[in-house]
Amino acid sequence: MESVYSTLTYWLVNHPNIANFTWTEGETLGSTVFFVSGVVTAYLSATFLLRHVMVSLPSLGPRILKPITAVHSLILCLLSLTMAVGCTLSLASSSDIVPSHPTARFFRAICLPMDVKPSGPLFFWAQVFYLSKILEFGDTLLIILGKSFQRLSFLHVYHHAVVVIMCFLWLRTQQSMFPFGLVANSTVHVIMYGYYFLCAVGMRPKWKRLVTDCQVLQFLLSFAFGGWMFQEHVFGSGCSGFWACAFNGVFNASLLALFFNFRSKNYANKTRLDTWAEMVKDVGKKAIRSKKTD
Ligand SMILES: CC(C)(COP(=O)(O)OP(=O)(O)OC[C@H]1O[C@@H](n2cnc3c(N)ncnc32)[C@H](O)[C@@H]1OP(=O)(O)O)[C@@H](O)C(=O)NCCC(=O)NCCSC(=O)CC(=O)O
Repeated sequence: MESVYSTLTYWLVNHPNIANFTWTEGETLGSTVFFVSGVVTAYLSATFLLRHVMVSLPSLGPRILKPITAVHSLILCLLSLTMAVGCTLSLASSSDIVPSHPTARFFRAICLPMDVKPSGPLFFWAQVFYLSKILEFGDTLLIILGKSFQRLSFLHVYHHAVVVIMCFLWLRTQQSMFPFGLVANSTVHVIMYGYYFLCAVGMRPKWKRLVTDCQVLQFLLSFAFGGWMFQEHVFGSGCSGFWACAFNGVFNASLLALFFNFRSKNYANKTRLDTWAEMVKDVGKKAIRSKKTD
């Protein structure tokens, strides 16, 4: 166990490329306002144009689309896992935190000191997370190519566009709360892309609602910890990137409202008991079927 921990810590925290990483505006990949505005504009224009072009074209059949979707979702699932573990280990091994302070490492995930420099493992993972959000544009492309236009919702396009701006601000303003946001969102995305992967390989899981509940939970937790950060910023020693945190808070609030709407439309008449009953029924049916074939 000890050797797994030290191997992971070397490759995800102490490797020279990670430990010596520095985010420099204009030098690091994607680090300019021009880049982020260009990427978001290109995403929105391409989505709008392709959506209209595809109406008159045939959809790519499931034979082509499903394997591509499966590979795309699997890559994002594994990348999310790597980012969640990498960022957690980076927090756990921050050498500048006094080890005797029990909550100090957790506190670092919520409030970064005012003079923090955008360098080291935490900022390395923020940069990977930022670039991964551009990779997530593939979700939209797959939806459009498959002509599943009902899934091209406002929630989907709004989330994919604004999340890139949010991540850029994390880096540019050395925003407090980003380590928490990164670990929470990557963990949720392990489950979400795991769900999408299973759907793409034809094994539609029964726990779709759990995925949505985890997404809602991450936003609720961000408000709870945001309150803590706010009081530390106002009454304590201050937290870096406070105004970007406010932007992040408004974005999270809008997503929370959209997710409550999604929840009420998708799971309206189903109680948790109904979902469990369906799962048990399904397992029963499978058992009977396999007995018959024996
Ligand atoms: C359970 C959810 C994750 C997804 O709900 P949906 O109603 O979209 O899910 P669904 O049951 O229709 O999904 C199954 C279908 O998605 C296809 N699919 C597979 N991989 C995919 C991918 N990477 N991107 C988009 N679609 C994909 C499958 O092949 C399958 O198609 P077929 O049906 O043909 O077999 C939900 O909680 C949710 O997030 N809904 C909002 C929609 C959305 O775009 N979410 C992601 C961005 S928001 C986000 O990510 C917030 C966050 O940060 O947490």
